Amino acid sequence: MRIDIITIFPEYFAPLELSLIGKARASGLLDIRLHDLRSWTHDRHNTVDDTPFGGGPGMVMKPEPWGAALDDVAGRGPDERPPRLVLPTPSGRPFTQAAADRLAGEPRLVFACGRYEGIDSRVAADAALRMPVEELSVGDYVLNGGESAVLVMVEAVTRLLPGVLGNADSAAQDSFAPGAMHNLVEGPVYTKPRVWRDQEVPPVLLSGDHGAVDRWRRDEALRKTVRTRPDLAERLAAEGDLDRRDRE
Ligand SMILES: Nc1ccc2ncsc2c1
Repeated sequence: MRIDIITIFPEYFAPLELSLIGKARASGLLDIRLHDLRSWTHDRHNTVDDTPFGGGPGMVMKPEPWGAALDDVAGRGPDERPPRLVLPTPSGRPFTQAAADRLAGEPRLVFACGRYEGIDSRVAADAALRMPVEELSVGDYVLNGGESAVLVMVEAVTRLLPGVLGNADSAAQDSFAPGAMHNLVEGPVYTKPRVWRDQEVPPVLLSGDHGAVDRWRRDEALRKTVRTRPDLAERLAAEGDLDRRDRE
């Protein structure tokens, strides 16, 4: 997979050189390219924003630099598929595990990091003439820009690519993972020592009975989900995956 990220803060993405994503990039499994939006400005101050038409607070990102950047970055050969453009924005559809799974199947993604009050809306409309465009939100809270959201989305997507996680099975056991963990959050986890500050590891985990361990883990995941995510518990109940016993 190739990922292009356009931003006025390329240094924000230094964490993508670390750990499993860094290793995947070094091995050639993953091609992540950073682009400074100001490279597509031509005035002395490398201006990327201006006041909003209609008045109001803050500044809006100008369309010209974005249009030129996307022409270059998202450009493609005549027989190449266009990349999918992802616009991180609080007004977008929720970014969920299902969205991560779907984006992980794309050969190319381009992320456009907005700042200030956002990017001039004509940029997305113009890009949609040449490529699929989707607006995604990582949650209902205030951020200063899209960079943190893109870090979240890139990690959630790229960890699903074959070969990126050391143990392919672990993704399947993650909270929200499709299949057994759909609409479930993970329960408690333990490692050595068996007793720590008078707290013992649940004996079933030491039993060697894998069936009992699997049942215990699912029960604990259900209990945690009911306790911390009643919204997911409702979905589980609606799907018939949650009986009354689990709600206690
Ligand atoms: N403030 C805010 C909230 C969510 C979100 N998702 C992508 S950019 C963004 C910005």
